[in-house]
Amino acid sequence: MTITDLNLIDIRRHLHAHPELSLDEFETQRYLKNIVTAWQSSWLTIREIPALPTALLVRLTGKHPKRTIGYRADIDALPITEETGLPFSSERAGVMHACGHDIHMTVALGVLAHFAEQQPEDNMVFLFQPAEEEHAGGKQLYELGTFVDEWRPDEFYALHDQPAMPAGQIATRQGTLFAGSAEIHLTIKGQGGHAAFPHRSQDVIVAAAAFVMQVQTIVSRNVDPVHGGVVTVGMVQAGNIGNVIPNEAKLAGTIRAFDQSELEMMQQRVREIAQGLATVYGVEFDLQLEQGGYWPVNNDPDITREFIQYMANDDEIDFTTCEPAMTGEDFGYIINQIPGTMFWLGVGDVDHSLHDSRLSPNETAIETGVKAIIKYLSWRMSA
Ligand SMILES: CC(=O)N[C@@H](CCC[C@H](N)C(=O)O)C(=O)O
Repeated sequence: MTITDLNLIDIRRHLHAHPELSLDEFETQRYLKNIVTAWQSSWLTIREIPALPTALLVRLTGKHPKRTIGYRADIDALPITEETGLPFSSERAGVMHACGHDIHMTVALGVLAHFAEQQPEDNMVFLFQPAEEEHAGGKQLYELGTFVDEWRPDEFYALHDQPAMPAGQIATRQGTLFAGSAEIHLTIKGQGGHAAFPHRSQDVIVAAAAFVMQVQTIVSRNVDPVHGGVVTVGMVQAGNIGNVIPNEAKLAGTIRAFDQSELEMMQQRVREIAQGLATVYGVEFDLQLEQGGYWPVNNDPDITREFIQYMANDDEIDFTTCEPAMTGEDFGYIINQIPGTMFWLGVGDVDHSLHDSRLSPNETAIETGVKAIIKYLSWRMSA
């Protein structure tokens, strides 16, 4: 497919129909690589990372480079069964692009195609990043030394789609855009047995229920109410039948705060509650808390000021400033190392939030988003 033949809607629909979970994005990576490889652009270089084989980087050498601009799109999907009824619905049972990363990849390809055809002033590095939803692919890539020498951007940009905003609208803010987040993974083990003889068992379900309720007090009793925070347990698995006390319960969840030190305090409280409940219920708690993959997304003041000024003053761009959100993003880790700006791109599906099995972004946002980003980056590179 040449750049002129590029049909972004077809590409988005293909990506949407073929979602892959975090670290399993092999077909997605190959699909993106094949598209970019077919382009005849003498200033374009493709790079793969053997230690994280589903990552793809593309570098464009600028005409008169003053800096290297980074642009990142995440590529993984979620373990959700799609219920949109769209003709290009997920063909993979139980896996769905319910966070809009198909939109992110398509917009990034549109921007990349433009600069692959019209050589940019500055150097550019495009990152198609695996494992945003889980396993902090951004942090992994950073720690693998991916962003060094000519592959180190001076400034980094990324977007996230936002169904609550009109299609094509762009929004961001100075300071923190997204919360820091950390996953909770808990296995509770105890002596199972007959439901009629609970006194001869240690009931992991009662311990799990107590854990779910107790951790809610972290936000209400430990977090400064003015700051806010979230503790959500999104997965509880235990037992197969109503008259057996099982041996094991598994739980997973997420903790969120706008400040990294507050997030760490919340993790400590989860540890303390788990230790206390293990004693109270006489069961074993194996608690795994994720360490530092999803830092708060703190937008760089200077780059974000330029971004906001440009976007707000261009009559063809629908831009607004916004409040921070409790969504997490491993781009927060990257822009803690390399300054940058993250922003929302509205995809106009007010009835369905991110991670909803019925989420159906309005595809007109793709072209509008591509145009706005190309305009901003071209202006940025001319300055
Ligand atoms: C934008 C978005 O929805 N991001 C995810 C990131 C997940 C981070 C991590 N796996 C966690 O669960 O804490 C989100 O759930 O906000």
